[in-house]
Amino acid sequence: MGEAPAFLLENLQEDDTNVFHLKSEGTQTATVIGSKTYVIGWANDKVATSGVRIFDKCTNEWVIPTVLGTKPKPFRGHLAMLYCEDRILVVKESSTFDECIWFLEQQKNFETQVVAWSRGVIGDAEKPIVISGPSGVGKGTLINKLMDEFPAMFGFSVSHTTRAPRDGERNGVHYNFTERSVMEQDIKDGKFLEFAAVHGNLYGTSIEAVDVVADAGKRCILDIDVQGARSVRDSCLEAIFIFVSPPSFEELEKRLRARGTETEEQIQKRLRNAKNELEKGREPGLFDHMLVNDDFDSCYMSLKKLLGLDGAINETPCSLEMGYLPLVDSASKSDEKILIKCKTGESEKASQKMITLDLSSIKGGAPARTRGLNMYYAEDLTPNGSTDEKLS
Ligand SMILES: Nc1ncnc2c1ncn2[C@@H]1O[C@H](COP(=O)(O)OP(=O)(O)OP(=O)(O)O)[C@@H](O)[C@H]1O
Ligand SMILES: Nc1nc2c(ncn2[C@@H]2O[C@H](COP(=O)(O)O)[C@@H](O)[C@H]2O)c(=O)[nH]1
Repeated sequence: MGEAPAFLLENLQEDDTNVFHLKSEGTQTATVIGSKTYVIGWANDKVATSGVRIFDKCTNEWVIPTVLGTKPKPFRGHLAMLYCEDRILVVKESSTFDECIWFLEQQKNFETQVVAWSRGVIGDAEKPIVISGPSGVGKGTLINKLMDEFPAMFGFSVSHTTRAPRDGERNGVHYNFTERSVMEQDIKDGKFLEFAAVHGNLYGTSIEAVDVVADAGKRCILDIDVQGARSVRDSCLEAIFIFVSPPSFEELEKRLRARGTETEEQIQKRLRNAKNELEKGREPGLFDHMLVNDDFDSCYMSLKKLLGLDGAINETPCSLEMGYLPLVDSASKSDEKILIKCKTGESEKASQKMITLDLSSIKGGAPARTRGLNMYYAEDLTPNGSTDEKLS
């Protein structure tokens, strides 16, 4: 908290929607959204280790916000601009393509100031997979088999839960086992993508659980109940939703009992909830795919088929774009396109001086990923120009 530093007062010009320059001192930039100025950067910044602080003109005070999502590693040299009224687009220079585009978004519905980072992903990276269905239907068994067969392709979103660990369950692997009071506080602080009370306990998917998998370049699998699936549907995380049903209610009960992990009372509770879940699973528009887990091998084949893996011989991990954005001179915005002017060396072609960042097809957003970005060399800087050349 305190007064705005001199550089801000000097450099805060009226926002120009088409052209922007580094309004910075050292490696910091200032972007105005309404009455708030978002200062991004780490230079000489002992206070905001997250790299973000906000000056509120109404209160004349500095605020260090709570920062959600995967944060970029501290960087030197970036452009920042307002994009779509409430997102700040940050272009990190001297950086690979998969690391250079970030968005900072204000998170509403919090009593305190909360912002969230979202990494820009070039192209349409594979969507996370949400698998739901009643307890005992075989979700975990299907997921384990998929992860065993394709270990480099899929990663499991490790949920938090307040239930006690079962024999053989490991903290941080099967679940993050936690106290209710701690989890409730984390939910209030906006750390969860979704959460629900299930069979008398609290379960939830933290933003970090999903980010860790994406950071490893893998496709995330979430094993969550129907309430959670609905919350994810309503969130910024674009996913594929799969519902798994049992061949019959009797078979579900048989499997739950045979697993031997619950008391009789807990089994009864899970079976009561199963009726409800089977009903809700049919809700129009919630699930993209329905599977019946009767014969396990057939169900597993159907799962692989809908994920496009039925003909797969070797696993291929999700690819990362390996281009490189050099030092940035300036940038301008035209519709959904950002034209980035780079400082190129003598060895580079003139056409590589201008890079177009196309945001017309972006999906998702903070605190998850912003997918669907496109980057390519702008037109050749010859007198006649030439066609665009894709970067990746
Ligand atoms: N197709 C199948 N036929 C027979 N048994 C099965 C089949 N699929 C899974 N099972 C068995 O059913 C039991 C429950 O499976 P699993 O633990 O995977 O269910 P789940 O849906 O993950 O349950 P929960 O939601 O409680 O975690 C396990 O003992 C598993 O081996
Ligand atoms: N909404 C959420 N539901 C979750 C999450 N993690 C697990 N689950 C669901 O809970 C039940 C019971 O699981 P169990 O391990 O106690 O048998 C099951 O349906 C899971 O799908 C979560 O993060 N969010």
